[in-house]
Amino acid sequence: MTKHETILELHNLRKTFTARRAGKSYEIKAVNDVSFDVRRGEVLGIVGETGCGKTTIGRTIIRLTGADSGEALLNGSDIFTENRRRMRDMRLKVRMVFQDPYASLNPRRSIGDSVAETGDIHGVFKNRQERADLVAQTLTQVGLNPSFAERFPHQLSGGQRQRVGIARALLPTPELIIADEPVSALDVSVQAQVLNLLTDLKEEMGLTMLFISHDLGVVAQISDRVAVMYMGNLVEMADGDGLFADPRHPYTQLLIASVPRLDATKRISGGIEKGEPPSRFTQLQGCPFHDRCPIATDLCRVERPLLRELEGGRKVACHNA
Ligand SMILES: Nc1ncnc2c1ncn2[C@@H]1O[C@H](COP(=O)(O)OP(=O)(O)OP(=O)(O)O)[C@@H](O)[C@H]1O
Repeated sequence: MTKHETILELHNLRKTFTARRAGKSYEIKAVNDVSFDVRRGEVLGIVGETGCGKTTIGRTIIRLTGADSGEALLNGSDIFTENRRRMRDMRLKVRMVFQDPYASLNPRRSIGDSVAETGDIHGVFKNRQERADLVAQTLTQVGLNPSFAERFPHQLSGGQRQRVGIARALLPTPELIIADEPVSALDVSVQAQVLNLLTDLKEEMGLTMLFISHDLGVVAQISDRVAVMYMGNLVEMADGDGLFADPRHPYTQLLIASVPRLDATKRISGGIEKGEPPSRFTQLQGCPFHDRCPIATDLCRVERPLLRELEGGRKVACHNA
């Protein structure tokens, strides 16, 4: 068996926020002891309902948000303890594509300047000609005519702006792209085009991507492996095909059951109450999913199940799976 080359290893990441409600302080465990790895050339999808901690994971990896504890090893070096010079280096290697390309583009900067921005900051262009050539090449890679370099964000459609958002992440070539809900703000037909573009880029450039989305249908289209999050916890991880054909965690089964077009063959017997996740202000004991789970036992109400490995590299955090 070939050993996969790992680009990023996340170990025991924790992040707690303090929030106030009705005059009281509460701790919200946004990310609760999450570990996974990202392999070179793959798209790892992270999926889960809103508030489950997906964005916080992405933001801690690029140090927009500080982690409470844990390690994030990029090619073996811990991002969380890097000095400023090494951090600059990391910012070249790990790049972000955001949900709202309009908000992340400066309205007064031309598209060409926006695409070249990271390269400019890090002084990677030898001269103006090389800069112009690389901007033109990158715009072509994302399916835009090089003449778009002269335009401004307000002259572009939503789909074109997200193509620019992707171009910004591609120049200079990154090792890892973190795409946080990159198609959620787009119309469905445009979503498909942008997903196809990301898939093509992955094939052509061997891109490695952490793809964050609340939409399992979207994650299913693009991901090689999928990590399922629930209330700050990683509850299941498997290759995409295996996960959708045979979901093991009752929460994954619920998610798949709520996407009718996916061909899910396995359903939990007796049905599952869709319901809502408990309030993040409630301190839960045991499995975070136990009060929505039809197969919960007394053990699930008192002991949080740890992620354990089953056959075929699948991991699941459930006492009964
Ligand atoms: N800066 C913050 N201060 C307080 N609480 C926060 C902060 N950022 C996130 N949270 C809380 O942490 C939890 C996880 O949020 P996060 O944005 O990571 O979830 P998500 O799965 O990405 O959801 P969404 O898709 O809605 O962004 C939520 O309960 C959120 O309210």
